[in-house]
Amino acid sequence: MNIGILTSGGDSQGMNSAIRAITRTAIVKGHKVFGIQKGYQGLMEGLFIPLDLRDVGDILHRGGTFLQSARSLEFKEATGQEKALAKLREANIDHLVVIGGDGSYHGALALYERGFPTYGLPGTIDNDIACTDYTIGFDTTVNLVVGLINNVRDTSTSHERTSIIEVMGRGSGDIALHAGVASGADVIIIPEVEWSMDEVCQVIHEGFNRGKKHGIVVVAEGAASGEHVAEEIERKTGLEARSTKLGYVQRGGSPSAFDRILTSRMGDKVIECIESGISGVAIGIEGGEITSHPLKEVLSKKSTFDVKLYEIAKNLSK
Ligand SMILES: Nc1ncnc2c1ncn2[C@@H]1O[C@H](COP(=O)(O)OP(=O)(O)O)[C@@H](O)[C@H]1O
Ligand SMILES: O=P(O)(O)OC[C@H]1O[C@](O)(COP(=O)(O)O)[C@@H](O)[C@@H]1O
Repeated sequence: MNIGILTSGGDSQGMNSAIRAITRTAIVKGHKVFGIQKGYQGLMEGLFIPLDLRDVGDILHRGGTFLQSARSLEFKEATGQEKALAKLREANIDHLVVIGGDGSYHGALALYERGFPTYGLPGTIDNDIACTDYTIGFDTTVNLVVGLINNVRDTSTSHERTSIIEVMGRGSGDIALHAGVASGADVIIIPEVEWSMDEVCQVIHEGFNRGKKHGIVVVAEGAASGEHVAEEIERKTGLEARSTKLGYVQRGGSPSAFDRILTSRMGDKVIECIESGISGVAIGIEGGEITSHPLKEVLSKKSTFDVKLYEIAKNLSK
């Protein structure tokens, strides 16, 4: 079979590892592989390169995606999708694996509904895709964020300040929640849970009163701006507060061992699906098992939020 691979949407650490896993597993099993550059934009333009075993060497440990990514408005339209299908047929590609977030999954579903066999791998740092406990890059990002919060904590303690760290995640609070728990944050502000500035200030104030030498607040970008939270803490408590927006430093860098192993397993699974004629599916990891579910089902569900972990975070911040 001739298998195309593309990476789309926001890149995430582990995408290269996923491309390597799919390519090598496919070739070992007798298939041909084509890398599609620049996501759906490149698909519409026919930016295809044949991939051999050595072409995916030396990328396992690199962040980003060597196929590059893009966000394309044109592909959202029927004309863009027809253009893409014509390019796939012209190149004799008969299966397409898309590594990306929910937007990319919508694109894969659109092609599938037009009769082309597509498959999704959950490539996003946000961990906001249903039917998978973890998305590709999430673990690496959480580890990176924890390291950066450790650094902020040092200087925060020296000055007896409150530090507000704003992290990515779009509408999801998972990066903030997991990094917040792992770095011992006093407050975690996420879109999934109602919060108030008064409550945040009270927790910070009580912390200093109990003898804490710093305050750490982790804010998900989808819940509030870190800058605004810092201003409000200073205004309402009179305590010094500083905000740090981590931005893109949290989306790059070498993938963690977890993300490398996850993508190696997902690459194996997607080839298994292709060989067994199961298409229109997204690969996930649930309870440690690598699974597949129809793209339509995955897109119709919300990813689950770990309420228990949020409660644990609250208890441990005392
Ligand atoms: N509803 C849709 N139908 C078809 N293609 C879509 C749809 N939504 C997004 N896409 C395509 O997927 C690309 C990536 O989606 P985006 O939401 O930007 O990132 P992510 O996949 O990380 O969520 C978009 O630029 C667009 O080309
Ligand atoms: O790279 P851009 O276009 O600035 O997008 C930033 C967004 O991309 C992400 O890093 C990943 O989001 P997606 O997976 O939905 O693309 C978000 O956390 C962030 O809000």
